[in-house]
Amino acid sequence: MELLLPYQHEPELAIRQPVVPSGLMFEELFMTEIVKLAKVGDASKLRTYFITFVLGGPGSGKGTQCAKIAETFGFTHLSAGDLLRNEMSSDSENGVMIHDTIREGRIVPSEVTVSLIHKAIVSSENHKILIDGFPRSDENRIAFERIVGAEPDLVVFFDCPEEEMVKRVLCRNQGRIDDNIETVKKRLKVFNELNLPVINHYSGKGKVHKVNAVGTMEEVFEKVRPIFAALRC
Ligand SMILES: Nc1ncnc2c1ncn2[C@@H]1O[C@H](COP(=O)(O)OP(=O)(O)OP(=O)(O)O)[C@@H](O)[C@H]1O
Ligand SMILES: O=c1ccn([C@@H]2O[C@H](COP(=O)(O)O)[C@@H](O)[C@H]2O)c(=O)[nH]1
Ligand SMILES: [Mg+2]
Repeated sequence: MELLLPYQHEPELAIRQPVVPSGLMFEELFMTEIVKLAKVGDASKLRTYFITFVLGGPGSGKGTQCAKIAETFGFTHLSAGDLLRNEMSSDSENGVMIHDTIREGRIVPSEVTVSLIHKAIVSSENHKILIDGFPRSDENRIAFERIVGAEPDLVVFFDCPEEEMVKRVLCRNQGRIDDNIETVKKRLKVFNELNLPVINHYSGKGKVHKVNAVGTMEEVFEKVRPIFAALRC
């Protein structure tokens, strides 16, 4: 049984919230249902997504591990930071605002980020989605849940000491405007004050897998592997 909600922001999208009857398989119960329809009632175009949020402080290794998860377990990797950086470079009306916000280590307004993520999800051919570095705040989280109409199925949190995160960011050498000690300090503050509450929120719902991010990239991935190997999605 399912409940079709009215259109929210984008006319071509409708969101289906599952009303779960008893007797469903485990994976059916816990799969996020975001449904793309050509028009209301076109049940032939239903799509069901499995959404994982990948969180952790700056330099904790989210992007590195997402690349490995995507390759090994067939997920599509959507980095919120990369989506914003692409938008920044595309002459969009929000380009200057995004540039200044990233340089200051602050959080881009939710409607901008959620819109980019939402478009990327529904245009993905793959139903298994990793969202790297989002939500950054409770406000981001609430905007995602409202606009996309779904919660993540799983949250992976890379727990890393600050000293190690700072070292990794300053050694990254990819020319990012926020890879400098002043911005990293601001990003760590934003992470502690705004991002940790998101992790706590989903912990309370039993959705968070905390991974110790210390070790080589391969060692960390061996801690990640069983989480995804156990999924049936
Ligand atoms: N386990 C690890 N050990 C040492 N270096 C690592 C490890 N994982 C990632 N790195 C390196 O640390 C830097 C930051 O990693 P990565 O970009 O994956 O972090 P991130 O969490 O995505 O950071 P950001 O939030 O800033 O995008 C990169 O140069 C990466 O090669
Ligand atoms: O959801 C998001 C994700 C990112 N930002 C801004 O981008 C930078 C860099 O993000 P990374 O995930 O580390 O690549 C981040 O510090 C924010 O300024 C955002 O606002 N919202
Ligand atoms: Mg990253």
